[in-house]
Amino acid sequence: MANDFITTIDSDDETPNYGESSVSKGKTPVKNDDLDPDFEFDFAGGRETGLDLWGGDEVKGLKNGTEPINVDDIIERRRGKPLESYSDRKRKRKAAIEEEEEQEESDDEEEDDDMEEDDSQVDLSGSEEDDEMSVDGSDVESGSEEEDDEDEEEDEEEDQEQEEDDDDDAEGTESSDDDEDEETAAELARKEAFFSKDPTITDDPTLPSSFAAMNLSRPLLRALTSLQLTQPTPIQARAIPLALQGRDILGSAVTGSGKTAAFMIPLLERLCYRDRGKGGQACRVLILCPTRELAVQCESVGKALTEKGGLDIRFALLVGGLSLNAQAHTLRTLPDVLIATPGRLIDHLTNTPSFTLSALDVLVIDEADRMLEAGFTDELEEIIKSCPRSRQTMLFSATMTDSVDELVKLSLDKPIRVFVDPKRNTAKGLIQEFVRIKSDDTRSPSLLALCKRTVREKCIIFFRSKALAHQMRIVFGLNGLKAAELHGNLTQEQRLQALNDFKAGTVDYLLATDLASRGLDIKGVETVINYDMPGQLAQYTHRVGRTARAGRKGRSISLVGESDRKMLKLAIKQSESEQIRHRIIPIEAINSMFEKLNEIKEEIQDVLKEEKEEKLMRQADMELKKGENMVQHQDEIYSRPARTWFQSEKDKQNSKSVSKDAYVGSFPNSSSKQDDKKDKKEVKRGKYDGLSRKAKRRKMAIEEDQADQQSSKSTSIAIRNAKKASRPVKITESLPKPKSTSSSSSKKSGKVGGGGKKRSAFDDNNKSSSKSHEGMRAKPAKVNLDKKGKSKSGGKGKPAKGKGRK
Ligand SMILES: Nc1ncnc2c1ncn2[C@@H]1O[C@H](COP(=O)(O)OP(=O)(O)OP(=O)(O)O)[C@@H](O)[C@H]1O
Repeated sequence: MANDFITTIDSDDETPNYGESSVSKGKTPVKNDDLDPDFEFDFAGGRETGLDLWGGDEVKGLKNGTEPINVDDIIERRRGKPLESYSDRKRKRKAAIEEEEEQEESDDEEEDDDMEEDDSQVDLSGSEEDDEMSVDGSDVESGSEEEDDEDEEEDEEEDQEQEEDDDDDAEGTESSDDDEDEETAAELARKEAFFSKDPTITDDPTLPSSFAAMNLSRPLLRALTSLQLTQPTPIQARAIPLALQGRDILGSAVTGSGKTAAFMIPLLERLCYRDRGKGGQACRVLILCPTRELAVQCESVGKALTEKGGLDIRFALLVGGLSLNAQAHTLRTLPDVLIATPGRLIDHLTNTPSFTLSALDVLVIDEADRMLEAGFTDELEEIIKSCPRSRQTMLFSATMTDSVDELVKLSLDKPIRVFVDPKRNTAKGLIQEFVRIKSDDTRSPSLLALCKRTVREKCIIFFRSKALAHQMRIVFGLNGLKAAELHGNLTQEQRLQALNDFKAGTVDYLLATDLASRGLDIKGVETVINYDMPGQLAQYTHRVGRTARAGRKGRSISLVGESDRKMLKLAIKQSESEQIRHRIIPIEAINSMFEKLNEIKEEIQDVLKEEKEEKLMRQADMELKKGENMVQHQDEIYSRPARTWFQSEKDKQNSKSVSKDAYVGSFPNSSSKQDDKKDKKEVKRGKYDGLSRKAKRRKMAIEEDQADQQSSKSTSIAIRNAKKASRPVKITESLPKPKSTSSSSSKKSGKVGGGGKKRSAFDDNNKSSSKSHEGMRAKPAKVNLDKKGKSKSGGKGKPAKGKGRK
């Protein structure tokens, strides 16, 4: 079977390590910058911004000296020729045609002058033409494919009419699910009571038609004009005036409708009037994003506006994968705006001396529903507790589910619900095509056939698992299609590089997991392909929302198997009928790809093997280098205090699965696969189950001590190994095997002398600071979500009173 080479997708989930800094209490995280003081992912000052949000600058600053392994290199080595992107091929073809035309012109000129010479010219031009054909044989092929493509499109239109039955079938079931999505009258009444009335709707129906009408300051207006943002989008027209009044907002509008600027503009405006006197400098704004990429993008939007307006506002990016030390250093300078992922922010709140959120004026949580899905509930609670009660809070997302109810109650004070066109979930310019997949074996051949014949460039393809995305990249490479991958198994450098390559058109396809489904704004994405349908409708909405942004047109193509039928119905149900198409891939094209895949089956395995070997070799080098660093910089490493975390690793895992279950449960449409998984999870017994609280605490303390001892042992072993490694090796002696020193040894690096248990130098600080901020914090209304996303804590479903920022 052609699909044999694809690893069975056991772990469907992309579970990116959002809490990158998830460090168990008393342990030091394993990070390169802890071991190598020279290792820096330092953006500071090196990044320019503008409208080009994913410009090369993002990546330039990210070199850590080691080139990541690139499977394209392996494929190129094996094939003996480089992979070219579609746009490169197009460029070449155009250049060749131009050259040919020029040649013809010069031939014509010379024709009149010398008839004898002319004969030789004809020969010459003939041979040149042949050369072009032979050098770029693939171009000629793709040219004909392009024609195929057009024919195919026509065929498909005909096919579409014939196959209307299928669509009808799906639509026929629409009404059956109606009730699931309807809010009950009681729920509506409850929400009504909780939210303040939106004055932009009731009191003054005329919304500002321009930014100038919003009374924004001149520099900001200048910035907007120079970024060609002349007219506010609906969400901006409604949210900005309210945000400028300091109101708490729960904002939702379709993907690509400018929500980032909707919160960024008012907060920059607010910062224009901040106190700049002595002692006035402070971190005043915090924007929380679920992924690092989104945080980088958000920072770029803020910086672009700031720079174009000549505003004196400083930003700090606090995300995992970048240097903790550089971020701590920036925090000491009290930047005005912090853009962070929750994990890294908590790490700094816990471990960076004197860093607090006590002067915060505005808190923004972008993709609020995703935050709960990613298991950040406890982190969010902790962060909200650290913010002053007097702050303004804004939550934004294209998909607001009931799962955000608790977060709303916890963080918003007399909020206004600004939902633009809540009935519409996908952009107007989006055409959604669905391809029926009869058996899973034909999924990969269908995808390849689509990409070879129809979708040649500017396409994001979503997969459920990282392994699948990676393997498909190899398949693409071996088929001459240039692709980059984006998922949580890559280093931050690789992730940004992939985005950059895709944006620059160096690669035609971005093979991604749901890590890339939220918020990313990449201009020019023409097509989004769903290799498989995601588990939740919200995920689908965000995935397809990577195209047809800001009023542009775009297309999504989803491969729908039997198991995806339910999601198909929901997707159709939430869209207008004119947006829906049924696409058919000719069976011959699928069969031909099926055979091709069978032919390269072994080669795929070889590439994977080669990649694995290369990885192992690099790892060995890295271990050696780390060990050497341990020896060389041991004084400095040991003098650093251990980093701490507000939860144990176990607690963190628990809360992650609770929030995930709650999130999944909040969708009536969660796929059965997810339900099965959830059920399986619930059956598992935790190691502390059945213990009394006292016994549990004792057991945890013993485990912590054991881990510390183990860690200390590993440190000594690491040093010993590194010393050994640095000795000259006898020719007959094999190199000492690098043992797994890094993970365990570096965890211990904060403990002096590896002796008894040492508390972090900041433990006391944290305690005292947490006390001193008590008065400013929201009361920790414990978020304890059950499977349906309802709170188990008291006051269930009660309006804001007593639960908000009191
Ligand atoms: N007023 C405006 N006029 C024209 N273009 C705009 C305007 N505001 C924002 N945009 C553009 O719209 C695009 C999408 O914006 P943004 O990323 O903020 O969307 P979003 O609503 O946050 O999407 P998502 O839900 O996917 O996160 C950006 O490229 C941005 O430059």
